[in-house]
Amino acid sequence: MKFEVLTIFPEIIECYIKHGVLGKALNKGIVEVKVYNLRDFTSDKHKKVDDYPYGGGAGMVMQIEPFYNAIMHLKADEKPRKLVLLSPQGRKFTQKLAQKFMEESKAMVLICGRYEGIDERVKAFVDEEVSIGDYVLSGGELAALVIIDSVVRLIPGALGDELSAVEDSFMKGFLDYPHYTRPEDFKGMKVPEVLLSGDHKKIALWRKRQALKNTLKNRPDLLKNLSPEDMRILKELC
Ligand SMILES: Oc1ccccc1-c1ccno1
Repeated sequence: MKFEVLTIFPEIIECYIKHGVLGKALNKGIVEVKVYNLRDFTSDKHKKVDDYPYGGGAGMVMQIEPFYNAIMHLKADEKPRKLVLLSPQGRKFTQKLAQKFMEESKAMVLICGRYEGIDERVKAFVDEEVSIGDYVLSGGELAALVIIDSVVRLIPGALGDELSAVEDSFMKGFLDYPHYTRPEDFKGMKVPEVLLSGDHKKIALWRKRQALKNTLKNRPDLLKNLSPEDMRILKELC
């Protein structure tokens, strides 16, 4: 899978992708990330990317020309790609959308705006407008990294332990269970006995109960389409 990122701060993207799961996936050749500086697609000596808003108002607006020039440059190879604009006004990014992007797109262009927004006419050249949540960021770069990270984790072979991709919360429709590792007793805070029992059936049931308990407490909105067994466990918790 290939990601092409349009930004005025390439270093934000380049620094993050060297580490962790993304770094391993890049080294394995499972994913490719190319970052383009929008300033390289300007036509003035000052590499200007923003201007004052028509109609007045505070702040600056990013101009359409650098985005248009960059998008036309990418499209010159005539290869299919999904163009995604990161924006607070976009549709909400979820694990399901990450799965859809991974399954449907061989290449994605992630378009990062900054300042008070970008010229509305840029949207005529994109396929989707996506938000990672109900808050305002300084720019789209963090949102682009969230999308890259969550999509890459779903690519078969990207992770060392395939199971952790499947078990990641939200894929099953509820939050994750608690995790513990050594030491067994930290200042009197002990690991739950069941996890030391070696009884895998009991451990699986304990983890399911804990996951449902966490979900009921923090994200009851996720508790839809439960299996009859999960519903039975949930009813015991209520
Ligand atoms: O707040 C933003 C500013 C620029 C580009 C994207 C965002 C955003 C906020 C939430 N998801 O994306």
